Amino acid sequence: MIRGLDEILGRDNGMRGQIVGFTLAGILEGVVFALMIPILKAVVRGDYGAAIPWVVSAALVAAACGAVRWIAENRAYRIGIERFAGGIMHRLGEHLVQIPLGWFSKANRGAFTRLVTEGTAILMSIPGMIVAQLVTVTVTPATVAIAVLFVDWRLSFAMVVFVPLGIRAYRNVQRAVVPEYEAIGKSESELASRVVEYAQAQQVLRSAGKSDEGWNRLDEALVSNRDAHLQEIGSVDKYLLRFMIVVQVAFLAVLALAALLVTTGSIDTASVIVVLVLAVRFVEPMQMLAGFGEGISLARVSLGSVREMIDVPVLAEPEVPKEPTSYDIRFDSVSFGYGPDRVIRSVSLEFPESSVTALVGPSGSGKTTLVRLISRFWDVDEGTVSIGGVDVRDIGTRALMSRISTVSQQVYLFDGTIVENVRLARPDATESEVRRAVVDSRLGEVIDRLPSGEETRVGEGGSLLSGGERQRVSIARAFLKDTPIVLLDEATSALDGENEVAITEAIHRLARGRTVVVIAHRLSTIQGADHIVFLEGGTVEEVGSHQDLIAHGGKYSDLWAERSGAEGWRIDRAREP
Ligand SMILES: Nc1ncnc2c1ncn2[C@@H]1O[C@H](COP(=O)(O)OP(=O)(O)OP(=O)(O)O)[C@@H](O)[C@H]1O
Repeated sequence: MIRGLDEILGRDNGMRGQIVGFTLAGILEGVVFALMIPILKAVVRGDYGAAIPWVVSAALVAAACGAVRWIAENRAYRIGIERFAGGIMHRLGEHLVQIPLGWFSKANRGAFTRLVTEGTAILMSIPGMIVAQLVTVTVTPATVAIAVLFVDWRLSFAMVVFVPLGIRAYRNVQRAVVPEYEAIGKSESELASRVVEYAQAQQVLRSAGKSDEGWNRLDEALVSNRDAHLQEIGSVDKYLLRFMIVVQVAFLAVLALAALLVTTGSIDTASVIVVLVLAVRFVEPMQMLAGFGEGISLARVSLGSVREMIDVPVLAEPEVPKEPTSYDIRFDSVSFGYGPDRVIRSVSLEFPESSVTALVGPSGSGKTTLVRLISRFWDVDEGTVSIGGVDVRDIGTRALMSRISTVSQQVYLFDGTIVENVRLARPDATESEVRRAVVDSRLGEVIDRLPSGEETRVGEGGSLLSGGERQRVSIARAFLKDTPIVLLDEATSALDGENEVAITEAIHRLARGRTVVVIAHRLSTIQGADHIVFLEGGTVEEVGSHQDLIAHGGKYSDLWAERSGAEGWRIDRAREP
């Protein structure tokens, strides 16, 4: 655990100081017990006067022990908050902003949420509770065993001889418990995601009359979480039992040996009483170890999760970033897969500067992946994606992000006002720039309709706005950011007539003079694009203008016929309104 902490926080993490402090307290506690020897011996002899100096010494050492423990506990509280919870989260935060955006899948977000909520409390308890417990269960019995050595070496030996067995039995408990806690952790992350999903999907589920189906998914997660807990109890209990048996056998062995020594006259009764009192203090902390073990294992699992996240490779940053001077986007023989299977295969494409390219193709053909490779959600496995002739990996993440706006309906809105949400795209923008973006995106019309106008809060995740209204906020952000490249994921869900007109008009205005790549679902957008790329199975099947591709009579033409027939679309717009 210490090595793990050193790796995450560096050697100067305060743990060593804590160990020294609690060890000192443990030794002093042991000395108090050792002082019981002359006290008890004097009391058994009936010589109370002889006991007094020892009682005073024991009281002084006990006071010193209390003071050292108090200092160590206070320090533990401070470093628990600042260095452990704060330091580890800070380190994680620094790391997470450098890893590919693609890492933030639902499962990883669940694991991260769990680590920040539950894990923080566990990590905070490491320098206090966990170190104190570890020291208590090692130092106190060791000092007791040394003290008994002064009474009778054979009894001390009987205590110590069981220690290796106890350590072995305890290691088995730990070995069994860690994977079980990891499994519980995974099932709890899954459960957390399912609970959120269930709450968010209520409207869809109810309107589709599928509330049971939604509950079933949550129920499955609950059942597997319960199973994980039962499995943990089942597989750990037998090791815990063995550990407890070793501890009890050690105690009984000391008792039996003491009885034997007394009956053979090798030791006096006073010494036996002393040893038995001390033997209880020897065994007690070890018994407590079984209970402490849970905290120690949980801390190990939490540290393991931190380690796992810190080990996610960061996006490589160029030593000397290059600046693109033009904004055409090229894919040269690009291949990419989320796992071993490629979902983009040898794609070579050009998205000319200041033009609109529509990506179309069946679901799962790779449209979203292709667009995300432009903004380095992930790095390609083979080939290059370049902007203005510069490989995106040579531009540097911050510079790359400053040149790209992403517009989508799945935009996340914070629970502030609409204007605050727009400003997020460029916090240093002036009032008039924000207003201009609001007008250009036709978001002003939405604000005018809201009960408190500009002051209306949008709710968590923008829940008080419709999908079309959220999309307008996303467009306003793009206007404010004013980037040369716009990546647009058109909503698949139907928009009402008013939103459709307003959004189409705003997007056309946004597209002027920029390089736009749009994952197009609306036939009007597809037809109005300068270029159309038809993807299937991660490869480019057809490229051309709408007229060329219709004339070609290939897959695009079939898709067009199918969709325009099915949806009864009237194609009546050109790019400019
Ligand atoms: N994060 C991910 N992890 C693993 N596989 C993924 C991930 N995202 C997408 N895929 C897979 O990659 C392939 C391409 O998906 P992609 O989302 O790019 O297609 P798409 O054409 O945008 O589909 P749609 O139109 O349905 O959104 C699919 O087989 C999909 O299952």
